[in-house]
Amino acid sequence: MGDGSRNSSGNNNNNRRPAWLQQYDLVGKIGEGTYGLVFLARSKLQSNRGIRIAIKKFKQSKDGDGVSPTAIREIMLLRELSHENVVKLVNVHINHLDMSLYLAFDYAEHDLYEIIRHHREKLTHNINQYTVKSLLWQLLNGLNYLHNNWIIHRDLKPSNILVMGDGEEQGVVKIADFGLARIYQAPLKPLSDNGVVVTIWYRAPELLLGARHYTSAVDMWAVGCIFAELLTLKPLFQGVEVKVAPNPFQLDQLDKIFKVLGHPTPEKWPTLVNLPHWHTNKQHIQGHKYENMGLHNVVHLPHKSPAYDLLSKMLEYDPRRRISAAQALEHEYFRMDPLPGRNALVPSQPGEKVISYPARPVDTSTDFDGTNTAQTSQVSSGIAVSGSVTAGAVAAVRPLPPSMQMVSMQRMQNTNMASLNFGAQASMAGTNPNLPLHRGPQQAHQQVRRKEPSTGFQNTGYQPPQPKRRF
Ligand SMILES: Nc1ncnc2c1ncn2[C@@H]1O[C@H](COP(=O)(O)OP(=O)(O)OP(=O)(O)O)[C@@H](O)[C@H]1O
Repeated sequence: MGDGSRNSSGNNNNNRRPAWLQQYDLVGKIGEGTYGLVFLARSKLQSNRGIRIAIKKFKQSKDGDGVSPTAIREIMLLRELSHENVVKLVNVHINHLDMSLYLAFDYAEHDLYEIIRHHREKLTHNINQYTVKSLLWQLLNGLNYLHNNWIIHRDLKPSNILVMGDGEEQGVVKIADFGLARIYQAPLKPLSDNGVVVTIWYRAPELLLGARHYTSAVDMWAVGCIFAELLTLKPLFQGVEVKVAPNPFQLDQLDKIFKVLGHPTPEKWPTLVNLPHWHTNKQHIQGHKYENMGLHNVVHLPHKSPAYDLLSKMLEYDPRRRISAAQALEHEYFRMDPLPGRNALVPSQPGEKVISYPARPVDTSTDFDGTNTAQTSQVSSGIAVSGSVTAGAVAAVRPLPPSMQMVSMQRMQNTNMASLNFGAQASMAGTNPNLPLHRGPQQAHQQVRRKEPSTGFQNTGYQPPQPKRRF
């Protein structure tokens, strides 16, 4: 199926594909989120031949109400955005028959979820300071751009922070999934039965306490959680979600936060008393008084270090006092050695080994319509190697839950596919003039995989409860 030309019965599938989809060669599925599937494809267009594209397909909700006009308007606004640290939305396609939606983005080989996991499970040593700082700086830079454009991400988490692989943009951070929260509310319904769990670990306390009006400060809370995770390789607040939808109130998550940061008080956070769950869940929330165990003890940073100062300002309870992305970019932490750079993945010091992060696993056995193909290819570094393997071979890379056989979108027809196609614009945004340093040459050999010797990293016994299907 590497060329996307075969379906499960061995028939030619391309003819059934909508016209716009035929401008891509499907490589395979790379992920599944709350709202749909993500595929890797290559452009067949003369101008962009071979360029890799991530196509996010939003599955039809069970109620069958598809994409609303408001959602479409929101998406059209997203197409206007252009920033080096924000993933480029290159195409939008809507199937008017069932109002299902396809968004095509520039492809990024890595994401923070995988980078952190690689350090925790394979390398067993921390991410070097230069890389942490460069990733954080670029994340803030992209976020500052989004916030300046009145876009609140609302679902920032490591898997949404992409990092470019080999090429001119190697090591550049790209924020993905931005603005989708508003589209989802507009509405696109989460697929309640696909077994994918929405993570609450990065959710700001005001959202957990039921705030109806939230600000860009919710993203800064998430950045604080991600910063801590980059430092320790462990999620900072790992609450267990209670699945009663919709349920912003998550007691266990609040409990995890309060244990580290201490109990919030109206003195520290005056508008706390206005939040719905502060009162409705008084017994749980106000009944137990938590001591402040000290964030610095959890992230192992000296109390007076600039890194700790910045982190604690991101994890300020009161959203109005929480540091903004623009302020964070000016923080002393980014002015001291090692300075952040554009390529976050190059070695921080002369003689230091280049870390070869694994390429994204691709499930080449799933076709665009969600059907499972008999013939599969195993992909390495995004390049399809044809061969006949079983689905089990794919599962060996990452476990495949039983429900991976996708719902097919049989109703999609060529004639009914209206494509909001404004031309493939796979070109990258310009370089970022603000970034202090551009380190190191491109390292063509970086894809060589190797296991680095242990450097004394203490495995904390963290059991990744990750709910996500990654392909
Ligand atoms: N442009 C892209 N290039 C490469 N991989 C991508 C791209 N966009 C998303 N992905 C990857 O696809 C996978 C699924 O992404 P998706 O956004 O659907 O789900 P999620 O972020 O894991 O969860 P949710 O949708 O529930 O927030 C993730 O591993 C993500 O890193």
